[in-house]
Amino acid sequence: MIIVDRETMKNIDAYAINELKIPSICLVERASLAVLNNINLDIRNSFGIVASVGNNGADGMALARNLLSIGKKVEIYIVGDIKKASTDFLINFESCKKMTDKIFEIRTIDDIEFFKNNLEKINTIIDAIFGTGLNRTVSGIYSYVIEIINLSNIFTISIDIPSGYDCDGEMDFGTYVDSDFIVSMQLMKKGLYYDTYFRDKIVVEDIGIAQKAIDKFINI
Ligand SMILES: NC(=O)C1=CN([C@@H]2O[C@H](COP(=O)(O)OP(=O)(O)OC[C@H]3O[C@@H](n4cnc5c(N)ncnc54)[C@H](OP(=O)(O)O)[C@@H]3O)[C@@H](O)[C@H]2O)[C@@H](O)CC1
Ligand SMILES: [K+]
Repeated sequence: MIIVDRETMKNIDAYAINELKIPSICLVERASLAVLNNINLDIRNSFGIVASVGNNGADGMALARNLLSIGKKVEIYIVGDIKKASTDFLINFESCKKMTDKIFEIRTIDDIEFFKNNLEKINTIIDAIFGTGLNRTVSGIYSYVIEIINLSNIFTISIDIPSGYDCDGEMDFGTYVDSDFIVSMQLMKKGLYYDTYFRDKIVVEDIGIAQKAIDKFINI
């Protein structure tokens, strides 16, 4: 099994997109379907998608769109400034806005209270806040949201990496999502593999990043 650190994963992602011209929106779509295919849709019918506005959030918006398309109950909670959203986030966010009005921004303590109360009506949380882009301590509204997720005891699936957890397993960024299940994209992340708590809760899914991009940065 190939195990990568954060820098290597980001280099592979960038090479696939910028050099091999693999459209990043295709990778985002494959990532969303990788998560969808790991959800037992017979028992999971109501979802809280909790997303920030980078490409981890983009994966979350694509998943929200796919869940809405099959008629699942979906509520979307955005934590972060939509004005700073990535292109891939906005592409799927635009569709989600056409498919549901249950989209809420979490910015204030009142929003946190609203988020906490609304969680009582769903049975699955999708954690799409941070992935390999996490680069500093989790604070403020982000840490409140993660604490609410962890206190909720609702089954939580993290996209790529538990939000707040250091991809390399070296830094303590304050708080992170206590994921029940993690669907990690393309390659096993070093921090998760060497953490016995998370290692048995993770699946790694191919999302279409070419072997040529992986071989360029992995010396086997
Ligand atoms: N195209 C691709 O590469 C693909 C990526 N994929 C998916 O995207 C994920 C990587 O996406 P990403 O690089 O956009 O970063 P992400 O983890 O969404 O973070 C968002 C932003 O948050 C910020 N931030 C950081 N720390 C923070 C903090 N403590 N508190 C507050 N803000 C903080 C920081 O922005 P800054 O504030 O530094 O400008 C960061 O950019 C990857 O895990 C996978 O799921 C796959 O779909 C495959 C294709
Ligand atoms: K995540």
